[in-house]
Amino acid sequence: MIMLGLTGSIGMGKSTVAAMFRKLGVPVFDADAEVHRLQGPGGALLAAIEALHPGTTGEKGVDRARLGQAVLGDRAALARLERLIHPAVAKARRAFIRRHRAKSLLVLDIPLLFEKGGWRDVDAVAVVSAPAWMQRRRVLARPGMSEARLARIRALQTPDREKRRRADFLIETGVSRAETNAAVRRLVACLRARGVRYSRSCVRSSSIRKQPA
Ligand SMILES: CC(C)(COP(=O)(O)OP(=O)(O)OC[C@H]1O[C@@H](n2cnc3c(N)ncnc32)[C@H](O)[C@@H]1O)[C@@H](O)C(=O)NCCC(=O)NCCS
Ligand SMILES: Nc1ncnc2c1ncn2[C@@H]1O[C@H](COP(=O)(O)OP(=O)(O)OP(=O)(O)O)[C@@H](O)[C@H]1O
Repeated sequence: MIMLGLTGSIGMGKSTVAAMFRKLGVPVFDADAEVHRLQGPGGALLAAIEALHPGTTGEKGVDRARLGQAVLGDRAALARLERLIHPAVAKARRAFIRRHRAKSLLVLDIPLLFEKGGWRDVDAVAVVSAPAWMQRRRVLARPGMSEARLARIRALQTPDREKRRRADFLIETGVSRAETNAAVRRLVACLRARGVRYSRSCVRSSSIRKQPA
């Protein structure tokens, strides 16, 4: 079985690309969705989050805008929140892997794959990337997003340049969706055909060849 880590900075198109893998029948573990479940209505972590940041939870679960205000510019507060959330996400990930152990290919969609060391536990890493101006344009078009919020988030994430350098496969999203989709298809076909031992030979299957660092 090949465990492919899928990552990328904010707005690079990770969710869109994850959906492309899913459409090809590849089981995808979505770390962000797991966080949403844990923080959603009746979520397992609501009480603990409320204790850390009073007033950030309610009947509808966590008020993400509020919690984001409280933690995204405060590294110590974010670290405390992560210590609560990440072990719960890791547990769900292990259960997902067990559930799908008979599959030839699994994708683990993990935004903080490089930041938190998850890259060590996967067979290969695919990085979703687009030019910085396009990332900016996509992110600033989202409701509730501002230059300041984007700057705070970018400061917490491994730079795109480094992600690209460390990627085994690069999936470009600064092109048409059809082209990205074709690259995902080629990559999936190649990984399924070659298996974990020869997965590195699928480099040319992603949309562009890896640039030298
Ligand atoms: C702070 C929270 C409430 C903000 O929620 P909101 O819906 O406004 O933003 P969203 O989750 O879509 O994140 C926006 C961007 O910030 C990034 N981001 C979120 N948490 C972190 C983090 N701990 N470190 C670095 N980047 C982060 C995301 O990858 C994304 O690119 C939420 O992100 C959260 O609970 N984060 C802590 C859990 C976590 O680490 N999640 C990310 C990976 S699973
Ligand atoms: N070729 C492409 N591949 C992927 N996304 C594309 C492409 N062209 C345009 N887009 C658009 O770019 C946006 C990418 O958003 P998406 O939510 O997938 O990013 P993300 O990296 O998951 O973001 P975040 O980290 O903030 O959750 C979408 O609006 C998508 O329609």
